[in-house]
Amino acid sequence: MRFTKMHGAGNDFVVLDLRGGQVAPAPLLWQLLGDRHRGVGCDQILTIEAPRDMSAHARYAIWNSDGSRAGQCGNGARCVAAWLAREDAIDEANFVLESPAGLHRAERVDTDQWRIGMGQPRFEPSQLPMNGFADAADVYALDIGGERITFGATSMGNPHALVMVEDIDTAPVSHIGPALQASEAFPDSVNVGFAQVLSRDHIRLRVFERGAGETLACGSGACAAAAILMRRGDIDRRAIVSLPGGDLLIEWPRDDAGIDMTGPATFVFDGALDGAILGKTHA
Ligand SMILES: N[C@@H](CCC[C@H](N)C(=O)O)C(=O)O
Repeated sequence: MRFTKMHGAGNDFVVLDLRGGQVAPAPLLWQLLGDRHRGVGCDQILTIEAPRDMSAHARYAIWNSDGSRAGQCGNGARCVAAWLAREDAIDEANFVLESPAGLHRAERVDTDQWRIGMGQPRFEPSQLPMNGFADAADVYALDIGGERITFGATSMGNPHALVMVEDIDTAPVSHIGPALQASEAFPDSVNVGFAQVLSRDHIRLRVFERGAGETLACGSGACAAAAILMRRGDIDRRAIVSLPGGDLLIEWPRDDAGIDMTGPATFVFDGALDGAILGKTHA
């Protein structure tokens, strides 16, 4: 089975083309591919599948390295766009991708830079889902292990919480990230972002991802963080989000518009899985 290793600002992926129907999706296979010692190693596996909506060129599904399924992946969307542009005869002027979260316009803005229409953020707590809060708010609070944690929250097709910090380098990512994920408030767990505002058009962000731990970048997390801060009026509607693995440009002209995310998509190598290993993943 052939695969492509890619990354988007350091968030790394194994891309698999399942359009031939030769490999059945199997959580054991995703775990093996994600394993950095026994497999290829990645944060997420992206499977390319036939579209259900015929206006899309292809559909992609997202699997975290722990085998869990996700509803969106911003960095992955750019890598899927670049992969399809390399493999297929794409009409780049009219290039639409389908994800579990819906349809996404994909546009190449430079050799390895892609802009993706990420859709509208959803702030209603039921959309994440997030229990215990009826209405959308700018700030929520939870008591976790005797500690009061305040955060913003939104869905980009997958759930995100955002904690504001003074200094991103000392943010309690590995402590508060898992604590919020384990809270009963998030029945489907949550991706937890930590943001430091540097100026009205520049923030720093680290994300403790659901199913993958802290990653070098999270595209949907960057959209979520920017949307939460833009909606509060804390930053401008066009802002750079600096993640440990690189920068993303996030643009959200108004509350009822979709978010555009621009950033890199990088090919690392192509490979093939050993047949014997593949057999073990269907045990
Ligand atoms: N790294 C991704 C998000 C991947 C899915 C996430 N861990 C989840 O479970 O929702 C991105 O770039 O958006």
